[in-house]
Amino acid sequence: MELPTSFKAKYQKLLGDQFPAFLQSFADAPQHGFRINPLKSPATLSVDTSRPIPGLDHAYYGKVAGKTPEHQSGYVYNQEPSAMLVAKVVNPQPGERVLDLCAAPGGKSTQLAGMMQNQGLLVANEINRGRAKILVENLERFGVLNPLILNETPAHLSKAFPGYFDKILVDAPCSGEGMFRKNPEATTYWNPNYPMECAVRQREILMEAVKMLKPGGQLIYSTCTFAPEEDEQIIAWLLENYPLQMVPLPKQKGMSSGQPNWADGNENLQDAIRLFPHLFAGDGHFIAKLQSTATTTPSKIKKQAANATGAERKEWQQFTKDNLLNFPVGSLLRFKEQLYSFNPAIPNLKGLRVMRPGTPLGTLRKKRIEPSYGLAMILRPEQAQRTLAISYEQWQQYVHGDTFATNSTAAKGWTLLLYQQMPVGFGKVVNGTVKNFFPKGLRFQAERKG
Ligand SMILES: C[S@@+](CC[C@H](N)C(=O)[O-])C[C@H]1O[C@@H](n2cnc3c(N)ncnc32)[C@H](O)[C@@H]1O
Repeated sequence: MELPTSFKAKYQKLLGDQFPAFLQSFADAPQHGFRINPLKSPATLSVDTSRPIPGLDHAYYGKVAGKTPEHQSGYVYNQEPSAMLVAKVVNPQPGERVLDLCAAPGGKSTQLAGMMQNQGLLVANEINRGRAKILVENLERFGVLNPLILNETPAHLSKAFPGYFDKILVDAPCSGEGMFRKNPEATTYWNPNYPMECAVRQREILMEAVKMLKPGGQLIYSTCTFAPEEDEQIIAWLLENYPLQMVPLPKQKGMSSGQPNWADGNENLQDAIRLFPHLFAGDGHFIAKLQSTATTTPSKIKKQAANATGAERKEWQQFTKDNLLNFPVGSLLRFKEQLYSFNPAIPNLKGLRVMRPGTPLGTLRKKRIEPSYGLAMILRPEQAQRTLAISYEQWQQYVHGDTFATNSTAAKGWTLLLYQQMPVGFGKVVNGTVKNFFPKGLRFQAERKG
């Protein structure tokens, strides 16, 4: 890979005798990793778990192909190993209110949701509409219960959520130097001013993030760049301008400390983590954790009320009676033609660009409900009245959008399809055939089994 000359000169100066090893690491193949989803019901997975990533739960080196049952059904998520450490630093607890402010495509949001065990509130926001759609798909297949998924600017968001969150992750848009190995074309739009340009945007995002922290809440800032302008200098700026203090982060083998002398000399910057690819088996990353020392009581917000009509609630109750088992009804929200379950702690959604107010349960048709793919993704097999074990070939037909035959003794009605115990979606059994309800926008041609 051809690195820009001024990039090399900059890091030669900053890294001194470590520079040759740093430079050499750009010739190494990028590391791959994946996580197994702790939110899903037990199943036998065809994935290689022989190389666990040290210090992380459910995380392994390697890659799982996208067009496999494990991936489609949300049992696994591919993610670069260094990036997985960010959620570990966030350390969200079940029951907390957590914001992932720059969330797409959803690597960290899905990991945070797994750690929260579907208890509490996860708000995942992405400013870019196209990327927000991918975020929705990833959170949906991961089986996250009642996430609020937004497509907002940080400035607009901070008005809706003043002093609201226990934890806020800002996984900032950055110059991406740490990902050059994975994404070599990023070297072509790098220039010596690029880190400073990114830093301006990072400060704008953080200014809003700080407003949304509860007194005592924690702000986690991460980038995938080596640039001090976007790393230590941003944290130094935060410490100088806001009621925040550093939280020391324990370092595992291969992790480096933040560099005070790359910013204003504040010794507390050492509490941050730097990951250099020549010292750690992963790409370049920077992670810092700050705690709010503010004492002001946040202003009260108006909560979102359930808005499903009596008739809609009844239809849902009938649907659960006919098709589900031990599935709590919860708070219901009608949003366009969909019925959602949602977290009643969320603020009134009026005026916000909402991608998903919670978990989609089903589409309201004339006097009936068509269950959604999102519902299938949060169900455990024992919560469905009818399940059908399907073969790999039937799974291929299902994700391609085809109707397929089943034996004529299969019970009629909405059926949760299982491939090797993994719920993959709903089908409707009618006279020995399974009608396909796999979402049109997600259909794909899977490979033949070798
Ligand atoms: C590093 S990526 C996030 C990766 C994500 N956290 C994950 O783990 O999958 C940064 C994201 O910030 C978004 N972004 C860009 N400008 C932004 C802004 N002004 N405010 C908030 N987010 C922004 C980008 O669209 C991008 O999706």
